[in-house]
Amino acid sequence: MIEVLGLHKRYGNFTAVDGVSFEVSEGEVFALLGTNGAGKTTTIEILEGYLRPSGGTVRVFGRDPADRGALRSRIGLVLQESGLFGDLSAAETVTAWARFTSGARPVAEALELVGLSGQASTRVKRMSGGERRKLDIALATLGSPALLFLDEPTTGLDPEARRRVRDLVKDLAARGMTVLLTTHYLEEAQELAGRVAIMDKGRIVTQGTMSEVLGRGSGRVAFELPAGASPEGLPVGERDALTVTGRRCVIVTAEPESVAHSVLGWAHGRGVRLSGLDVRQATLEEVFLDIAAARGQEVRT
Ligand SMILES: Nc1ncnc2c1ncn2[C@@H]1O[C@H](COP(=O)(O)OP(=O)(O)OP(=O)(O)O)[C@@H](O)[C@H]1O
Repeated sequence: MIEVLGLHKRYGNFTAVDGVSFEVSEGEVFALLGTNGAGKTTTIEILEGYLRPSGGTVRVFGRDPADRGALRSRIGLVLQESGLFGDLSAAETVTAWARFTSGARPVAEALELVGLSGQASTRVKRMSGGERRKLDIALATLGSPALLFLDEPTTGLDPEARRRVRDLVKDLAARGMTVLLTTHYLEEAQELAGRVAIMDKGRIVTQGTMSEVLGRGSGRVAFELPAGASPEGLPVGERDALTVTGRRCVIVTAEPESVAHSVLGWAHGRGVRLSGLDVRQATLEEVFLDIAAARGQEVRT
C-alpha cells in the first residue's frame, strides 16, 4: 500500500528526512515513531501528497501521492490539529462532510462506528477532547478508506479517552483497514502496531516487526534475594547489569531467558527458593530510550 525508497526532504540547507525507506502492506498497522523533529510529520505529509520530496521514490497504492484526486477516496486522514466547527453538532458535522465524500456511510452509522451515537446532537464546542478526536476519526473513515493516516491521534487526551481511541483504532484494524500511525505514546504503538520504524534526525534507526524490535532491546530479570544470600555470587554476564535495591535484584540483559535459567540454577544449587521472579522482554519505551542513549541525546517521548 505504501512504498518509500531513499526518501529525502530538504528545507533550504536543512535535511529533515535523510534516506528513509519502508513499506506498509495491506491490513497492517505500522507505527512511525521518533524523537521530536525526527521527520515523521514531514514523511507523512509527503505520503499524503501535501509536500513534495527532494529525492527518492514514494508510492501510495502504486501512485505518486501528488496525484491526490486519484487517491482521495482511498485514504483517510487524521491530522495533528483538527479543523472542526464549534457551532455544528456531531451529526451536522458528519452530514456536511458526507457531501464531499464519495460512498459516505450513513451519518448514524458513522457516529455509531466511533461510539458517538449519544453525542449526535452535541455541539462540537461542548464535546470533550476524546469525543472530538473520535469525530475526526469518524470523518476520516466516512468513505471506508482502505488506508488511514493517524498523526498523533491521542496526544493531549486523558488516559480513559486514549483507551477509547485506541480501542477504536483496533476495531478499525480488525475490519481490515491499513493504518499508518505516529504517536509519542510508545505503549500505544506497542499495543496497536504489528510493525514499527523508529526515526531519529531524519533517518530510520531501527525497524521491523514489533517482536523483532522488542527483541533488540534489553530484557529484565527481577527477583527477591533470598535471606542470607549475597548478590556477589549471582550469575551475571559481562554484558549484563545488576542493580540491587534492598532485597530486590534486577538484571538488565539481552538474554533474559538464559539469565533467568542461570539464576534459577544458582538458587537451586544453594537450596533456596526465589520469590517474586519476573522475566520479561524490553518494552518499546525501553528500546526507544536505549537507542536515544546510544545516540547520546536527550529524548522527550
Ligand atoms: N517548512 C519547514 N521549514 C524548515 N524546517 C522545517 C519545516 N518543516 C519542518 N521543519 C523541520 O524539519 C524537522 C522535522 O520536522 P517534523 O515535523 O517532520 O518532525 P516530527 O518527527 O514530526 O517531530 P514532532 O514529533 O516534534 O512532531 C524539524 O527539525 C523541523 O523544525
